[in-house]
Amino acid sequence: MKKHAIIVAGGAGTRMGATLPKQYLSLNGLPVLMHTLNVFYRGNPAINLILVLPEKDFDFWKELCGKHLFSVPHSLVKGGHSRFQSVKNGLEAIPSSDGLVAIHDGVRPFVKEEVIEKSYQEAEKTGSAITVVPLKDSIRKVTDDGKSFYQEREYFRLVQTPQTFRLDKIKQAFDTEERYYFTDDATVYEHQGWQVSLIPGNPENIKITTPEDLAYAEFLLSTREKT
Ligand SMILES: Nc1ccn([C@@H]2O[C@H](COP(=O)(O)OP(=O)(O)OP(=O)(O)O)[C@@H](O)[C@H]2O)c(=O)n1
Ligand SMILES: C[C@](O)(CO)[C@H](O)COP(=O)(O)O
Repeated sequence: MKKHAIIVAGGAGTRMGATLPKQYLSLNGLPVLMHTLNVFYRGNPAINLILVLPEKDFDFWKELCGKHLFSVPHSLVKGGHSRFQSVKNGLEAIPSSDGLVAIHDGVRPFVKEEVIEKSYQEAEKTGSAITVVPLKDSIRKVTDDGKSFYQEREYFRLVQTPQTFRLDKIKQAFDTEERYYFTDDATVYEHQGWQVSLIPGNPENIKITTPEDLAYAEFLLSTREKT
């Protein structure tokens, strides 16, 4: 089946508080987004890569590509006002409903090539593949009145991307009004009444969200270079 990937990077990065949106910040001399696109391309150069960016940044991105001699083939699609709208725009840019699509946060540059490949395999079999990792810390549920309660962590998972789907199903799922609980693509899919399949992600596949994450990302890259 034809494989597509939508890399969403249409956000403003407000929690990072930097002058540039976090997807363009430098990690070891290369913008975060280029690291992410490189992983997909290295894993399988035949994947049709669609990069979703704020439309106002298209020229800036092209300049960055020139500056870094970045030649991974990809097409640009304009972002929306929310992650949901950005993904929807990415899906509309794929004319066919046959095939598979991995939806991935541009700010998760540490996804492993084998995780991406396994997500396509699972989505081909069952319709969906959501990457998750188990919790390492204990968790507590806090309530509005200031109390907190033990929770059994075995019953919880942290949700990452890629979230990979059969195109016909995810296009149908996104043909709906946005809801407040659509925090990722799995929630949109299951709104149809369909169960998602979970597969193991890789724990270092963090979402770069705040300045500490960027520092940790630099550290991860430096340890990789030494091995
Ligand atoms: N309108 C939006 C909002 C988010 N995203 C993308 O969705 C991913 C996960 O979102 P998040 O980490 O929340 O990014 P931002 O929205 O940029 O961050 P913040 O909430 O701190 O502003 C990011 O790659 C982000 O660029 C997007 O494509 N379009
Ligand atoms: C899609 C996601 O990265 C899965 O963990 C996450 O839900 C995005 O959340 P955010 O509110 O955009 O940070």
